[in-house]
Amino acid sequence: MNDMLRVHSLDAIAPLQLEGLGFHHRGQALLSDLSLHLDGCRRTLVMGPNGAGKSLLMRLAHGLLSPTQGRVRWQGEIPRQAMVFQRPVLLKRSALDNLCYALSVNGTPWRRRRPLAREALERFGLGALARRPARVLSGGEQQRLALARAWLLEPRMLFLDEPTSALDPAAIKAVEDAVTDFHHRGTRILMSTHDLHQARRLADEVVFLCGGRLLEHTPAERFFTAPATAQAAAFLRGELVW
Ligand SMILES: Nc1ncnc2c1ncn2[C@@H]1O[C@H](COP(=O)(O)OP(=O)(O)OP(=O)(O)O)[C@@H](O)[C@H]1O
Repeated sequence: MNDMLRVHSLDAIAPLQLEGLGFHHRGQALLSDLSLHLDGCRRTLVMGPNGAGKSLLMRLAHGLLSPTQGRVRWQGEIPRQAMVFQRPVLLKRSALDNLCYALSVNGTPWRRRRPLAREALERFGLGALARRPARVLSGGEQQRLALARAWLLEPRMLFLDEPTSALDPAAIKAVEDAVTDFHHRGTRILMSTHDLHQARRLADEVVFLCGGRLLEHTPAERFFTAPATAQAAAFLRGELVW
């Protein structure tokens, strides 16, 4: 089967258990006593007002930050992971070379790097931009390149931190389509967004944070129709919450 179309076996992405996570900075609790269990290959959307702790949660879960309390525990073998940020971090080289570099880091033999990288560029609609310096690509193009790089790494767990916040509708759709492709390939998704419509389109379940605390972890339909907390209800009505 074509490598790029390979679907992961749907078994055995180790559950991720966040146990009483806290993140304190200069005496201030930015995230407190957060426990969360993620399993299967669901799409979990993280929502909440500005400063609620969504990015912190993602960075702690992905291991980019260490919690000051509690722990992040994989219940089994730690899966391949990737993270896509609001502002992609790209190397000062061409789009193609950014992808080839990612493949070199993960040990792909050099003969296979270019064909795989080209295929990923095509898949994400960037075939014509292969030689262009990655850092001069538009915001939407850069985000697609970041997704193409994540795609090549074949993560079983993908973290996306507000990946569409600065994009136009067509670019947003491209990112959402990519998220759906990851999902169909058998990747578990944890993604933060401010966009309620986007969350309705993508979420299997919602994690709602407010003031550094997890207030809800709920199937998406229930969250949007009958949120359990007053803060989530107010957030859904578009009111200021903190
Ligand atoms: N590494 C860090 N060190 C100290 N403080 C931090 C760190 N990361 C985030 N913070 C602070 O923690 C709080 C939560 O930040 P975070 O970025 O997680 O919020 P958010 O929910 O993603 O917000 P937004 O919706 O505005 O992106 C903020 O007050 C932020 O300034």
